[in-house]
Amino acid sequence: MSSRRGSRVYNCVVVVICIALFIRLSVIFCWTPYCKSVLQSTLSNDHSSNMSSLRVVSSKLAAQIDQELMGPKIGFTLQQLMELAGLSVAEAVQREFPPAATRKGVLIVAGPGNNGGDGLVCARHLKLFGYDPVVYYPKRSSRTEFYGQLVKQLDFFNVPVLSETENWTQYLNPDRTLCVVDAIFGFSFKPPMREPFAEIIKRLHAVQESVPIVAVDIPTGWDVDAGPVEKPHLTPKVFVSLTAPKPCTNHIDPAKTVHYVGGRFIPQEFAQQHGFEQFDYKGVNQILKL
Ligand SMILES: NC(=O)C1=CN([C@@H]2O[C@H](COP(=O)(O)OP(=O)(O)OC[C@H]3O[C@@H](n4cnc5c(N)ncnc54)[C@H](O)[C@@H]3O)[C@@H](O)[C@H]2O)[C@@H](O)CC1
Ligand SMILES: [K+]
Repeated sequence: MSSRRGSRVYNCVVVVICIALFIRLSVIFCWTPYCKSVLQSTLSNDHSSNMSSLRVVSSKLAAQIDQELMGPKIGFTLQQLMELAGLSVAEAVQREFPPAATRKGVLIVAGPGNNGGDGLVCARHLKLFGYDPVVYYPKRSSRTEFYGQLVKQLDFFNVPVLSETENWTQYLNPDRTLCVVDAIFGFSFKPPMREPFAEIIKRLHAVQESVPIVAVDIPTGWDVDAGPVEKPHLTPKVFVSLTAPKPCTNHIDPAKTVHYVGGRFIPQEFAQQHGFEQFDYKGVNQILKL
């Protein structure tokens, strides 16, 4: 009797040991690689993430790149980067909407920050490319004297710069305007949209099928990481990512939007060090279609 009980206890112990062994082995062979891959993807998401063969940089890495480019070691100035950014957007406009004898209007809507600065530069280059640009610049920042200087340069080139109360909506007319350059907000936009920009976005949204939008770096109202977060949201016909595409570009519908990268101010080695794509710009081009 007692020997039967003993063997039952023995069997139970063996079964428990087998189960424990099975659990341990499955942890080693299944869960460890899974955990490792989750950890790796979390770490890489912090720096860059894969979008098929195209790599996008996180907002955190984009900010770090900015700091390095304009830091003491590399020594770019904001003005230099803005000039190249604006030039690349003008080139994208020229590529997608070449000026015609009867129609060469472009409306540039500029915001108060550096995205707006890119728009002011873009307007000057468009004028040199043979367009009739008009800038709507409702909120002018006095943060740096530089924005004022960009406006003076536009005066010098006879490019109208409209203030908040002027009639800008007359330019939302497909008979005279080839496209609208959205240089309102870039990667520093924080929802919710404040006035007068909420109303401006509503107006642009209403006409975006007939007057196509060219977005500078980030379409206004999109979150740099999460994409279109505001309603209504702009769907640009042309999207020009500056330096490198940010995660919001994962929300681009290729059937509706042509995507370019521009802002050609990074040597290949720098891109490699930071683990993002070394864009293969051709010849003197400032933009590359992705
Ligand atoms: N190295 C780079 O990547 C470069 C970036 N540049 C441009 O700089 C942009 C970023 O510039 P900034 O950091 O000045 O920021 P933004 O130009 O994106 O926006 C900043 C302004 O938006 C306002 N704002 C933010 N959220 C708002 C809301 N909900 N309603 C109303 N106003 C709001 C802020 O008060 C501030 O005046 C980029 O997207 C890019 O276009 C280029 O100029 C130069 C090179
Ligand atoms: K924008």
